[in-house]
Amino acid sequence: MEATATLTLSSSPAGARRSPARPTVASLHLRRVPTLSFHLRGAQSPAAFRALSSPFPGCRRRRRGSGMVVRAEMFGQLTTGLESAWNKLRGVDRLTKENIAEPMRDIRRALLEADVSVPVARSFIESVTEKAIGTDVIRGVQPEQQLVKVVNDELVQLMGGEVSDLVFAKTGPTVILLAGLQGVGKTTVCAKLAFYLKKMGKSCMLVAADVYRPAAIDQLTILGKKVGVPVYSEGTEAKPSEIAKNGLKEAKSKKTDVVIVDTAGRLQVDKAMMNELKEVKKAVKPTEILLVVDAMTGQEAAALVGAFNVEIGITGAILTKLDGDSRGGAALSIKEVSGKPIKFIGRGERVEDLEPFYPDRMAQRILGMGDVLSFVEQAQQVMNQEDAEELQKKIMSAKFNFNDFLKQTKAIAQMGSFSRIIGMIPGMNKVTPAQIREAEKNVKFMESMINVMTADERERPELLAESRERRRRVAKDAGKTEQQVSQLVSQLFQMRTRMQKMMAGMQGKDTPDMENLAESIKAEEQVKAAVATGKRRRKYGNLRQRDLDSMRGYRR
Ligand SMILES: Nc1nc2c(ncn2[C@@H]2O[C@H](COP(=O)(O)OP(=O)(O)OP(=O)(O)O)[C@@H](O)[C@H]2O)c(=O)[nH]1
Repeated sequence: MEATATLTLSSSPAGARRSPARPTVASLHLRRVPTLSFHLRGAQSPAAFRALSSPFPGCRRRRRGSGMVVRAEMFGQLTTGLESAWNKLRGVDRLTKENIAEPMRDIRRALLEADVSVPVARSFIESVTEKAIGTDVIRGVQPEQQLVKVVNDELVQLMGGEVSDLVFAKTGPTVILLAGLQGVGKTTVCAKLAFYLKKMGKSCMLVAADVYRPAAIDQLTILGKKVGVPVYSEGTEAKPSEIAKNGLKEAKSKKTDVVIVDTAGRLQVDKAMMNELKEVKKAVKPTEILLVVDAMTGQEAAALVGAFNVEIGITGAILTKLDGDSRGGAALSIKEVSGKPIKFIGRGERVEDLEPFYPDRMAQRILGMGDVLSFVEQAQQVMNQEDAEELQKKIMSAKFNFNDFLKQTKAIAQMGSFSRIIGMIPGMNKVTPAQIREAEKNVKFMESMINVMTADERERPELLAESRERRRRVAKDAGKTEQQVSQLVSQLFQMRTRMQKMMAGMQGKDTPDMENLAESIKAEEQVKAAVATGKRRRKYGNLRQRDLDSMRGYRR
């Protein structure tokens, strides 16, 4: 989503400084949309440009005409910092300890500027360095793209790897207790969660256990009405643990699925707040205790999650205010520092602005490089060197079997949706889109037959080539005809022959020469003819006897 707005500011540096000092319009919009670009007029001089930029630290700024375009993206500053690391690797042919040292310094700086704590940044850099140096070269992938992939994977790990779903009680209502400091967005999160759960088909009740701020009860009541869920409250006189207990009783009687308890915040962590939370916890035995933290507070938020966990024992965190110019430190550090996952993120003030926290999506947002990542992943699957070497060995020793066959066919089919990769991998541009479309269509068909083969048959295709009984059984189990199974077996041997021929032809060469493919196919036609006429030994002495025999066997 993108919104634009125009701010007209005075062109004098003094005036310019005055205006952004009240970044009202900008901040308002920054909170509402994840990506925003707007045009600031009056940025002619470098001083005015700097002054106008200052309230938007995480934004990309570009001069346009007499003004400046500000583009705000989530974690914009971090993204820009990382970009400078990739740029330093342009032109290198592989990642080494020496050439990644400077990019690593840039990444470290970007993390620290994003308010990631020093120990977290240090261990992140160590782990990225180790993995980047150990990464095999993938043909067609630039080293900087490979580094993006390594950084992405490590970011995902740093943020907890997997998405951490809400846990629901097996019987009775699920109780979610929300805790957090003042103003972090607890009350808003109550409504957002109820809205989210209602969409999942769960019935909800909100419990107003924040008795210190009278307006909190009214706020919750209004929000409850807005999302259409009942709010249980007993005013400001009762004890929070009693309110929570009675609220739960009512929810049980109404067979409500989820009870969300709003508690009071404090300016800072204090004993009274912790004791109160412990009492509420004891009274309602929550399924989830979620600490709401403000993303703007960076590594402090992470430390807070750790402290609450030690004191109360929480199940996760909800990170609010990730819209706008949050620097990213909290999102990156919470899991690492506290051991507890982020379960949801808040990206605005509306009840719709809550979403589950996906570490992989967040990493992609930080890197702003979805395309590069998919490309490297696809290329890795297709061109993984270890796999290729393993495959080469198998082909040369005529052990290429149905498992390899399926892997290869799948890899080619997967590449179909990334046809632009084809042109980028040396040698692969000779494979036409039509061939790939065909492979995509065939892969499912073949898979159904390979899936019903025994492990032995998959490993040793000769068994099927030699036995009509086995081919009939596979056909029956897969719901295919015997002829279709025979065709599949034939295809495997064709592929084996073709690949062997290709490998033999390129011994001593670095890259596979796909031009040989057409020639090999032609040769293979000749093999068939040779099998039929019994001339095989004379003409095709370089092929393995066993293959030719089994091809003949299968024809019987
Ligand atoms: N931009 C933005 N604002 C938010 C978000 N979540 C909450 N807010 C705003 O933050 C302010 C404080 O939110 P509350 O829900 O009242 O915070 P609280 O933690 O309940 O506060 P106390 O009851 O005082 O402890 C409100 O103006 C909310 O609209 C968010 O994800 N993004």
